[in-house]
Parts: sequence; structure tokens; C-alpha cells
Amino acid sequence: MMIIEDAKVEVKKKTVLPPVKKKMTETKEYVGNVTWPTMEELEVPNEIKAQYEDWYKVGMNRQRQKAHGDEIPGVRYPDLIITGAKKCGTTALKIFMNYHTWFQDTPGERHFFNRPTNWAKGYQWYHDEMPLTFKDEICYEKTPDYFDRPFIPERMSKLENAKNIKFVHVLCDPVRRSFSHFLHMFTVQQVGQWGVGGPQPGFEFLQENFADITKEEAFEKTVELAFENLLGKEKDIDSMSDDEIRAAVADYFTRWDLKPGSPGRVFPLRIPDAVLTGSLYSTHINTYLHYFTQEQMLYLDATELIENPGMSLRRVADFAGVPQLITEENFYFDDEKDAHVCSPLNTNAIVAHVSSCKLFLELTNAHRRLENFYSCSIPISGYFCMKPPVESARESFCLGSSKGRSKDKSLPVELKRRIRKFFNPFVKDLETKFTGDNYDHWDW
Ligand SMILES: Nc1ncnc2c1ncn2[C@@H]1O[C@H](COP(=O)(O)OS(=O)(=O)O)[C@@H](OP(=O)(O)O)[C@H]1O
Repeated sequence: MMIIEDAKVEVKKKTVLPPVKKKMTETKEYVGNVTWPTMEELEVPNEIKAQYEDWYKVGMNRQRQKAHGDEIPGVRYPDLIITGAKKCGTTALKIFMNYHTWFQDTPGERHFFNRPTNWAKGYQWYHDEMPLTFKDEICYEKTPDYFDRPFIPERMSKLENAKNIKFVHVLCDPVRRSFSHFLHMFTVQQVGQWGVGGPQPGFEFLQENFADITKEEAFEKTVELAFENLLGKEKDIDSMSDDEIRAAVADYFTRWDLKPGSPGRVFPLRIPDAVLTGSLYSTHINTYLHYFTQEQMLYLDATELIENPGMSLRRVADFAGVPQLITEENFYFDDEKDAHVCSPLNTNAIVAHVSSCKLFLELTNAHRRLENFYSCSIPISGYFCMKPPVESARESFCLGSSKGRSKDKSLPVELKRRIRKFFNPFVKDLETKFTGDNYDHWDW
């Protein structure tokens, strides 16, 4: 099931987007005084209005219908799928895309191709889970668990629109992703998922001294166990060449397919291994490229999504073939995201925010570099939040407390260096075989 040989593809050519000419204007307001079309104004037959009664209750949907005349919206398989990577900012991307009126999704994550209970419901169930969409709009979904499971691209390739589906893979610093993944699982383990507490598989080693161990120590222990599983018990990452690391990992993945109970069988999707395997982007993209083409792929660098989400949103719009409705001017920087309150600011304050933010980002990058030398932890706070287009009549929005766990946190420099050495060959493969981008700035 695991595909080891290289997909035969050309490296993707990076599109350079010109900066937007329009900057923030002081006259822009957050919430527009929008009058939505009435039901009477819509050109569709009454039986359609009755059939989709709840849908037409939403003013924005009536507006979409009015703009589409007598076209009747329909349900179809997604035109675009955000596959992951998990913990790389996929939620932020989805939320920002939802302010773009041409992108339509169903709230939440579908988990069709990965969860056995959903998979058992069949492709028609997946189809029916999709939102009502007009022909020129983009129906999409995001489920970050689609990225690192080798059986998923094959399942996706059986969709009737497989040749035309577009994929967005959000890729971030693999070391930070691993830590973020760990923190997520650690939190789930502490509070229990869906309100059910208790140890989660993979964290058994923490149970004895659970209360005494810091998150950073627990992460280090998790990584050491994962290294043992992926590289072999006796192996020291520092004495391994890039090719030896690649070979050890390739061998590891062959043991995924062993029969249950076989000695040496591995579990790449479970803690501890998953914190590392989820960041092996080149391995997972290679699998996708055995079933789909490079033209169907957008590799979005999460550094851009965090530092300039407007640019990323324009990139996604171009890739999907829709107008660039969300741009740099639809974001403001919230340096107190911890408060989780994002009430609209007055526009002067936003302009001040953004200019101080540019300085802030320069400082942040300098801090990151300093931190690598001095092993000190300098808080990195804040994220960009959405300032919706006036026409949407929606409030500004920041992500909630489940996003931002790794913010302000740091790890021992030596630990980061060892993990980075492990990922290095795979990041090189990503650059040279697949995305054509440069990731030297992944230096968290
Ligand atoms: N604008 C904005 N606001 C908040 N958070 C942001 C934003 N942009 C990117 N991020 C980063 O998103 C990380 C969570 O990634 P995902 O949403 O992909 O996680 S998940 O897989 O859906 O659980 C999250 O990681 P953690 O800090 O570890 O929670 C953030 O680093």
C-alpha cells in the first residue's frame, strides 16, 4: 500500500504574485449596511425556494442566487480539497476562504477518505455532504488527515471528477509542525477527546509521571521514541548521512504493510511516530503524484499564510480560477490574540497596527535567529485576523484558543537541531523534486 518509488513529475514552477496596488484605506469600514435581496426578487421557481427554504433564509445565499439569475444551485463532489498538513494553518486558510463568496464548503471536516465509519457510507454520502453551489463557484472541503495516509489519494482518484480536482497542501516548518502536532495530541490526552478523558494510545509512557513532566520534556521523550522506531534503536541521527536517513525511513514504511501481529510492524499514524511522519511532506506528496498531476497541486507555504495571508488568499483564488476578492487589505494584525476578542477597531488604529506589525515581523524574525544562537525563548505573539469585505456584512474574526498552542513556546536548541537534521533530506526532496520552492526560512 505504501508507495516508495518516486513519482515521475516535473518540479512545479513557483508563481510570483505582484503585490496588490490597493493598500488599506482609512475609509473602509468593517460591517456594511447591506440590504439582502428578498425571496420575491429571486428568479427561481417557488418549489425550489421551498425545497431549499433554510438555505434561502441566509441573506448571502439570496444574494448569490440573485447574481445567478434562474440557475438552480446543486450539490457536487468537491472541486478543491485542502489535504493538510495537519497543524500547518489549514483552519485559518479555510476560515479566510469562507469570506470569499465564490468558495463554498460545509462547516467542519468531512473525514470521508480516512475514517472507516464515514468511508463505509460510500461516495454518494460524501457527495451529499457538500454544500449547494453554483456552477462558477468552487465547492471545497478541508480535512488535514487526508495528507499523510497513503491509501487516501487512491480513494480520491476514484471520484468521477478526479482529473479536475485541485489540491491545496499547506506546508510549514516541519519541526514546528511536529511540536504543534504533539501539543494538540497532548492536550487531547489531558482533557480527553469529545469530553472523554484518559490516556490516548502512544502516551502510555507518560502515565507514571504525568503530572511532573513539562510539555517540552514530554515532546523530547516522544521524539526519542519516534526516532527509535523510524531509524532503529542503535542509530544516532548525528552519525547518519541524508541518504542513510532516507533509506531508514523507506525501510520503516515497508513495515507498515506487515500483517497485524507481525514483529517489526510499524504504526506511522500513531503517537509517538506520527509527530515525525506527519512532517515528511515529500513522502506524502510523492504518493499524491502517483494519482494526480502537478497542475492539480498548490503547495502553500504556511510562512506566507501566517505573515501575509492576503497574498496566500490571492494565490488560492488564482489557482482555483476565481477572482481575487480577498487580498492584503482584508487582514489586520492582532497582537493580543490571547484575549480572543476581536471587536472591530477604528480604522486609524488598524493602520497603526499594520505598520507596527511590519516592524514586529522584522523583529520576530531577528528574534527567531537570535534564539537559535542563545537558546533563549522570546515570545512571538499575534496572528493576522480577518477584516471581511464590507459587502459580506460580517464582523472581523480571529481564530480561537485551540489555535496558537505553539505560539510563544520554544524548545531546546539542541533538540530542534537534531529533529531538523532528521527532516533535512525530506525538505531537500520537497524543494528539488516537487515544489521548486526554497524553505531556508523554516528555521523555527
Ligand atoms: N491567523 C492564524 N490564527 C491562528 N493560528 C494560525 C493562523 N495562521 C496560521 N496559524 C497556525 O495554525 C496552526 C493550527 O493548524 P491547523 O488549523 O492546520 O490545525 S488542525 O490540523 O486543523 O488541527 C496553529 O498552530 P498552533 O500554534 O500549534 O496551534 C498556528 O500556528
